[in-house]
Amino acid sequence: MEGKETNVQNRKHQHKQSGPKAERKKLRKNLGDPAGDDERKRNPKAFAVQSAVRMAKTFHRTQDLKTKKHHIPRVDRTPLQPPPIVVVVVGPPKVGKSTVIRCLIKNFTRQKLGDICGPVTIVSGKKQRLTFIECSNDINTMIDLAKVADLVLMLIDASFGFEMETFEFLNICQVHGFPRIMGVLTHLDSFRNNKALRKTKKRLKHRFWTEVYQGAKLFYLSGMVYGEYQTQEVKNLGRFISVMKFRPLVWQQSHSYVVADRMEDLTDPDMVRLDPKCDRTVSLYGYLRGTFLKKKSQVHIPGVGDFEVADVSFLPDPCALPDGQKKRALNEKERLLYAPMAGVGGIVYDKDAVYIDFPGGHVNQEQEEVRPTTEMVQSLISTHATLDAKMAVSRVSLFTGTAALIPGDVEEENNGLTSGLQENLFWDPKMQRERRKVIFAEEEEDDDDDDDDDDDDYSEGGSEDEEDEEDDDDEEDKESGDEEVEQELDDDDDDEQRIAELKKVAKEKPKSKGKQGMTTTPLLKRQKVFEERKAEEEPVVELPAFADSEDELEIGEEEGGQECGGEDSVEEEEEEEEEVGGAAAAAAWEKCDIRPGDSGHCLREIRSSN
Ligand SMILES: Nc1nc2c(ncn2[C@@H]2O[C@H](COP(=O)(O)OP(=O)(O)OP(=O)(O)O)[C@@H](O)[C@H]2O)c(=O)[nH]1
Repeated sequence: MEGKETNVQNRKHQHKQSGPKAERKKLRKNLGDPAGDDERKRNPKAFAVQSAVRMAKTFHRTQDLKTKKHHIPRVDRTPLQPPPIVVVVVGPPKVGKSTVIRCLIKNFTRQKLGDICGPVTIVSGKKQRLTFIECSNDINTMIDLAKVADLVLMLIDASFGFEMETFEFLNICQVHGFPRIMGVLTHLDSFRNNKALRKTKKRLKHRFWTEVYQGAKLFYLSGMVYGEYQTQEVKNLGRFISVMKFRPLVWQQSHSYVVADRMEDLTDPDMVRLDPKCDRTVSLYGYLRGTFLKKKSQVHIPGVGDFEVADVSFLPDPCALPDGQKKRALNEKERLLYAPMAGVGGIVYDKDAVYIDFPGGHVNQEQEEVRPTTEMVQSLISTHATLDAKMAVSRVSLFTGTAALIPGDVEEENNGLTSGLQENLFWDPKMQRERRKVIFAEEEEDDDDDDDDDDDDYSEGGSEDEEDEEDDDDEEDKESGDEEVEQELDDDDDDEQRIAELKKVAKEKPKSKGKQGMTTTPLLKRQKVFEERKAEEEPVVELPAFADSEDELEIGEEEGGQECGGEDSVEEEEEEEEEVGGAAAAAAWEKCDIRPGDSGHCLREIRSSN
């Protein structure tokens, strides 16, 4: 049986000796293959230059794309076995940072991690390790992490929009030379209809591109299943991270630095007991990056100060890459996870000791039964929110019956970091915290454009849009009606009738404000209500009377005509998005690697190095 199989495999291809195909082949051979060899000769018209202008345009475009990919050559000093890539996960509170890290860790190592505490290092591939760090909503943490980040996963709550934290981090990044930045949209499941979802995705994508660079990668995490993001989406995200190429940043290459993932206090406990403020001896563990670190060199520990290194020593790699040349994918044993601050593993081997981690639960239990005198200390220990956080959510009303003052109102103007942006404070009843929404001057215009696109699509009856429109409920129709009104009002018209209407609306305004000023807005509708509130602030915007006027329809049509080119580009973008979503796509993206923004980054880097 086996012999037969091998015979079948080894049998040569038999060329046909007879029949019409064989005869044609013979004839072609004799005539010297006039057709197959050179298609251009056989059908010269098909390959002729149809338009010189068009050809010139195509040529220029190709050259443009090629030059965009060129970078200033730079020496890559990373060793053959590089340290793990630092992936910093940034975003406003409760956006899903821990969940994303947890899902990515599960995707790469098949292990589940509870709390994300400190840096988590994993072996993600045959030659690659990743260190995930969650960036809390604190400016100092942001500054520290922006210095060491290789890749930033920027999480954005799509149901709410951009928050101030995102822009604070982006501004800090600019100082140190931009790391690679990838946007991730979460909370997309809170959109009930497709049209609103599509519009939000588009708006956020364009804003993200404006802030980072045109074509920056934006990932969509469309919803959660049992408290985790969808496996396929996480897989794609992981794949994109692992095929990503990193350009060495000047700041990082010219400094030696250690992202400490473990810390031990080696001071004699007796000394600490006698003098709690005595000088301590602390050993920090982590991968050394950048250049060499010498003994006795000066180091800066963020938040602590400048110190001299007493000793530097090599330790066995706690999260080693697989040995030798591996041809196949990693097996389960090789997918290591190292997170000492999260207490993974329990036992940690050191140069001169072995540490066993006990869960702290039993210690607390003992203390809970202690006398009431320790109650105050207990309450301090068990406090979950910091004083800053508590202050941020506190409100003060100066006089009875007046509106409460929010701390953000006072601090807002002092914030120099994001001076170009306006922020609006929202009280989120679901999350019980203040949210700082970013307001863009052009956003309203953009929205109008989007509306035009959608309206045009609808009138043209594009198949995809038609399907989506069917899903839309009456409520949405109302919304689009409101948006039309906003559009119309952008136009400066001195029509007397309008002025009369304006006056009417101005009289009615206080009533509507009373209704919409409520802070307890359902989460799903926050975006919409926000737009409505914005509309309120401008008296001209509140003109429902013109929704059906003929002028407006004409304007709409004209704009629709102008937008034709724009539509094409939108389609292109949508195609781009569709490409994202598979291993092959990830590889292709890596090859393309168009980073127009990088040229800007280089400049920044050069400037910073100077
Ligand atoms: N519906 C929905 N819920 C989400 C999504 N992403 C995160 N959540 C929920 O939001 C909550 C907060 O998620 P976390 O991962 O803890 O967010 P975080 O950013 O780490 O929060 P902090 O560490 O407090 O800043 C969790 O209950 C998640 O289940 C999403 O895309 N859709």
